[in-house]
Amino acid sequence: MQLKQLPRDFELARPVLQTIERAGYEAYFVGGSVRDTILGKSIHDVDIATSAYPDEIKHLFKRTVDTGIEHGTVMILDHGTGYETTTFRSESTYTDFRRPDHVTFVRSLAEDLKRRDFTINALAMRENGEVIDLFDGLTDLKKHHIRAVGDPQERFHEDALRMMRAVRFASQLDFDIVPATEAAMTDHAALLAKIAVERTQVELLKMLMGRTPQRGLTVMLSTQLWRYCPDFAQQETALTRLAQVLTHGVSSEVTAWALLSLSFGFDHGQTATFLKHWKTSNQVITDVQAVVTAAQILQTQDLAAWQLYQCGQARSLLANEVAVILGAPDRTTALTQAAAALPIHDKREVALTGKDLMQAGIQPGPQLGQVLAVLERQVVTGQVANQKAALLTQALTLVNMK
Ligand SMILES: Nc1ccn([C@@H]2O[C@H](COP(=O)(O)OP(=O)(O)OP(=O)(O)O)[C@@H](O)[C@H]2O)c(=O)n1
Ligand SMILES: [Mg+2]
Repeated sequence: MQLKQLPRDFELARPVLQTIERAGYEAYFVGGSVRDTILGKSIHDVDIATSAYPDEIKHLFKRTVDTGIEHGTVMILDHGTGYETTTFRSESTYTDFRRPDHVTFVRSLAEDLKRRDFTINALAMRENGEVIDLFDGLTDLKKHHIRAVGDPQERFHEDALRMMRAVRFASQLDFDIVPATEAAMTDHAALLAKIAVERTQVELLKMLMGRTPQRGLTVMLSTQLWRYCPDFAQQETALTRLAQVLTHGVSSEVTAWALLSLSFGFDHGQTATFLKHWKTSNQVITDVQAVVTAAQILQTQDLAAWQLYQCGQARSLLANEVAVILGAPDRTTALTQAAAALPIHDKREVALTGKDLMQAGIQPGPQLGQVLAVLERQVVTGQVANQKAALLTQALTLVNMK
């Protein structure tokens, strides 16, 4: 196959490949960018594979960065763009099921391609657009098949993360995993427990945000991969239900986690524990907790002003997304209107400060904070106008009542 019109990112990278080739080495575009270009999708980064060794690459280019030199990867900087350039490798023993014990650099493209995960990811392309297809990846792309390169048992034994990658590509591309590859995933599912949770997380999220997460979840269930994901063990029923209702990808990481947490019936504390096991950031934990709380309410009713204010408009829309997936009516319009109608959106917008209260003779201390908190809530719920005079009167009433 010969691609005539190359996307701009490839055109820009051509001189880099040409430089390597002029020095007598081979260089190819490889990986997802080749796959996605043939599928007519946009690409996000261009990876290069070469017969040149890292030191040889560093001699050829003025500006390089050792991004993963022990694995043979050097980043070539060219006109403000970085190109990850990796020496052809044949990876041998993998005693830990995740990283080869050592990498062996080789000069042969075929050696490099045959240790890659799936045929659709084992395509290489010359700088002139000629596609090298040693494993019938083009046929699999056409048939929408995910097939391990060579012996699937070996591929998953080498790197157990590839099972989650299969699940992720099934969802992103809306492709079928071929039976022999899926069978090998079932055989090796337990090895997923050996993989760093951060890496599994990336694939899980890409799967849930992909085109057909239903497919991904269905394969996770049939191959038993779900059992080896943190805190999924008791959730077969919930996951089975999700595999039925999740007809399109979720819009964000926070939505994905909130959907899982709510489906699993986790409370505030359990949600935090769950996300800690998956090693998400604290910001994600806070956001997911707020979204779960709001989504729970949205399953049966609109958010009250105070609930909406606390959640914030952006997160309340994510909560609506979660509730809709779980069968609730879409409340986007009501939420947007209600958010626009809130008298304030942030504590700092309250038209009376602690300083104002002290000037009015209220002593600093816990009571002052309590008064401000009550005023904030009363402003949000419309019980008092957000005007200094009105708030001051209200504050004094509150204090005198105590
Ligand atoms: N566990 C892995 C990870 C990657 N690869 C190979 O390395 C390439 C690049 O990996 P990566 O960027 O992680 O995935 P992509 O297929 O490029 O997908 P994406 O578009 O999401 O980057 C893959 O295409 C595949 O050939 C592999 O064989 N086994
Ligand atoms: Mg990639």
